Amino acid sequence: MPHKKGKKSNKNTQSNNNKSKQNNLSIGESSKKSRDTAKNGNNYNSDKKLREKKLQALVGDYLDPLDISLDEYDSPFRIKAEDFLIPKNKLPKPVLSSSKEASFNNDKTKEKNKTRERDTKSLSKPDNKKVQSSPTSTATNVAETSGDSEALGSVKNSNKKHVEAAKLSRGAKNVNKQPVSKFSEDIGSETSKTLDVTKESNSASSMIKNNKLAASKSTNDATSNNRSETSKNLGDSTNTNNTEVSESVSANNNNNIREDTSSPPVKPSKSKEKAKKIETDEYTLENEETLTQLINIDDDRFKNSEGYDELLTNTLEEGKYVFPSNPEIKKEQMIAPDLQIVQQRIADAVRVLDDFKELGNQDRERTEYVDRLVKDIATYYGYSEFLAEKLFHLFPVSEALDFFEANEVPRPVTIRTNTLRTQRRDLAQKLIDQGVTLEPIEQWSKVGLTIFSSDKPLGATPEYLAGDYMIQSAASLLSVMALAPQKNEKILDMAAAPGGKSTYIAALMNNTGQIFSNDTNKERTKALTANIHRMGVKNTVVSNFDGREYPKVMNGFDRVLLDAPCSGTGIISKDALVKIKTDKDFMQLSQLQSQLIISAIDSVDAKSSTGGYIVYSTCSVTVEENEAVVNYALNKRPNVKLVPTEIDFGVEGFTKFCGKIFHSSMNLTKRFYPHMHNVDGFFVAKFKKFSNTIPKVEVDNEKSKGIQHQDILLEERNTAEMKMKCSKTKV
Ligand SMILES: C[S@@+](CC[C@H](N)C(=O)[O-])C[C@H]1O[C@@H](n2cnc3c(N)ncnc32)[C@H](O)[C@@H]1O
Repeated sequence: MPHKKGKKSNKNTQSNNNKSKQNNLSIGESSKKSRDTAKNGNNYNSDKKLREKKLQALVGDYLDPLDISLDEYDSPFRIKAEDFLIPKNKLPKPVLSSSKEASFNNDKTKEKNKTRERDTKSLSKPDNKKVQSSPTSTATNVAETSGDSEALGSVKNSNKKHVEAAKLSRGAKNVNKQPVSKFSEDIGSETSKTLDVTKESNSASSMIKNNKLAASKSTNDATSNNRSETSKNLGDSTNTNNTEVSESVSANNNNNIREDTSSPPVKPSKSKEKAKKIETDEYTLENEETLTQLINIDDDRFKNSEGYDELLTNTLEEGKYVFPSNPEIKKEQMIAPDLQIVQQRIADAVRVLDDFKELGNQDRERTEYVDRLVKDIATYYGYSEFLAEKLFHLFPVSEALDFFEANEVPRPVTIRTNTLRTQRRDLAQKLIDQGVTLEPIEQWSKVGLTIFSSDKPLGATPEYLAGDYMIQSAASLLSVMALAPQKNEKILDMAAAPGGKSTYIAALMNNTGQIFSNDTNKERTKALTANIHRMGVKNTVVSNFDGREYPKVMNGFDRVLLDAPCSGTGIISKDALVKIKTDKDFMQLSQLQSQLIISAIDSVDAKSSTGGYIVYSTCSVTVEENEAVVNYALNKRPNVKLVPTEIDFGVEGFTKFCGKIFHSSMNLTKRFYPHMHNVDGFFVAKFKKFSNTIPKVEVDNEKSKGIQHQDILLEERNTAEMKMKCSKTKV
C-alpha cells in the first residue's frame, strides 16, 4: 500500500472528505481564503503555531493521503489533486457578468468609477438632484410616498436580482477549467491534439480574467464587515445605496422630497469635524486618541462623515491616483482594510507607473508609488510585505500583477504516464472509459496528460494503484527532461522524495543502469519507496543521507539531479503558507541549496563517457534560491560550466538583478512562470563538469567572476536598500 502521510492525515480523513467537498470551491472562495489567510498571517506578532492553526482552519488541512508528487517541501498542508477537479456534470455554466469583473481592466474601471462617484456623492450628501437621477431610488420614493407596496416590492426584487447576480458571478470563478475535449484517436501524435502555446497562454489569461472576477467577488465578501454597504456592493450599489438614501430621506420628509431643493445644509457633527481633520492632518501621537475614536465609530456614522466621502472620492477619481493619508494608512493597519479600495488603488498605481511621466504626481518619487503599490499588493493578496516586495521586483509592474493574480488560481492537474507499465494512448483510453476528461499536455511532453475532470479521485483509480501514472505537476517533468538520463548510466537523485522525478528517470532509462534515490527525510523516503514499488521501478536504491554528505558516501555518477528543497514561491497556488515565509526562511534555504549544489557537483565524474551533467531545479522563483545559488556554484567550482537545458520554452535566467551582475552564461538557465506558461513557477539550470580537479582560481575575485553569493545574501537582507535599487531598476 502506498504510504499514508502521517497520523494527522489518517485522523482527519473524514473531515478532509468534508472539507474536500467544500473545496470543490469556486476560485474566488479559494482566493478569499488565501487573502483571509494572509490577513491573519500579516499579524507577525502572534505565535507561529497559532497562526498556522488559524490558517489551517481557514484553508483546510488538505494532507495528501498518498503523498503524491506535488513538489512542496515540508508543506504543512496540501491541497489534494482531486479537490481541484469538478465532476463533469457539476461543471459550472459560464456566467456573462463582465460588468462585475474586478477593475484591473482600465476601461471598465473608468466606467465603474463614474458610477461610484455618482453613488458616493449621492450617498454622502443627500443632494436631491442626485437622488432623482437614480431610477431605482426614484421608484422607491414613489412607491413609498404613494404607498404602492407592489412597486416597492419590485424595486426590492430588482435589488435582490443584483444580489443573485453577484452570487452567480461567484459561480463563474469555477470556469477556469478549460473547455473539456475528449481524448481522440490520434492521441499518440504529439502535434495533432496538443494545445499549442498560444492556446495555452490564452487559457492562462482567461484564468486570470476569471480570477479577477473572483477577486472582485472576494473583495465584496471581505468588505462585508467593513465600513459601508456602498463599498461592499459597488457592483450592485447603484440601486441598493440610492434606495437606502432615498428611503431614509423620505422618512425624514413625508412629502415628495424631489421637489425640495432648498433644504438647509446639514451642519457636520463634532465627530464628522474630527473625522475631516484627521483625514487631512498628518498622523501624530496627539491625535492618536481621536483616530482611535474615529476607527471605533460605527459604520453609519463613518460613512456619513465627510472624511469618508473624501476618501472614496480621492480613491475613485478617474485617472488620478491620490495617496492615502497617514491616518488612512494607520486605520487600514488597525482594522481590516476595505479591499475594494485597496484593489482600486492597485489598479490606479499600475496605470500611473506604466506612464509615470504623464500621470505621476511631480511632487512624488516613482519609488513612493512603488512602495505603496507593494504594500497594497501584500494586503490584497495576503503576502508578507517582505515577500510581496521580493516577488514584485522580478517583473515589470503590470506583469507583476499578473503573477500575483495567477498565484490565486490552481494550475491544471496533470499526470505522467509511466512508460514502464503502459503507453499514454492506452492510459488515456482507460481513464476516459471511467469518465475522466483529459488532453495531452503540451507538445513538449510525450507522457503528460492534463486532467479536466474526473468522477473519482485520481489517486484511487485502478490505474493509479497499478502504477500506470504519477500525479505530477507539468513543471516537475522539466528538470528530468533537462537531465536527459541515458540507458545504463549511474544516476543520483539527491533530494528525491516522494519520487516523481526518480521514477521518471527510471522510465526514461527503461529500468537499466542504477539510480540512487536519496532523501534526508526518513518519513518521506517511505513514500519514495512506495512509489518506486507501485511504478514497477527495478533499478533504484533508496538512501537516507544528508545530501551534503553524499560525496563522502559515494561519487562517480554520470549525472546528478538536485531538485532542491525550496521556499515554494512557484507553487503558491497550492500552498498559501508560502505567502508568509520570512527573510530567515529564505536565508536558510539559500545556504542549504548552496551547500547541496556543491555536493551534487562533487558527486559527478567529469570523465563519464556519456554524461558528466548536473541539473539543479527548484519550484521557487526567487533569485537568491536560483541564479544566486548557481552563481555561487560557478564561483566555487570553476570546473563546471552552464550548458543549455534543451527545453525550448520558458524565459532566460537573470544575468543581472537589482544592480547585481551574475555570470554571463546565466542566460542558459530557464525560468517558468504560472502567469506565462500556466505551469508552477520553476527554475532549471544544467551544468557540465569538465574536470575532476577544482582549478585554483581567485574565487573571491568579484570583478572576474561576478558577485559572491554572500554579497547577494547580505544585499537581499537589506530590504530597504534593495527596494531603492529595484525601484530604480524598474524605471
Ligand atoms: C522539492 S522536494 C523533492 C521532490 C522530488 N524530487 C520529487 O520529484 O518527488 C525536496 C526534498 O529535499 C529533501 N531534503 C531537504 N534537505 C535535504 C538534504 N540536506 N539532503 C537531501 N535531501 C534533502 C526534502 O526532504 C524533500 O523531500
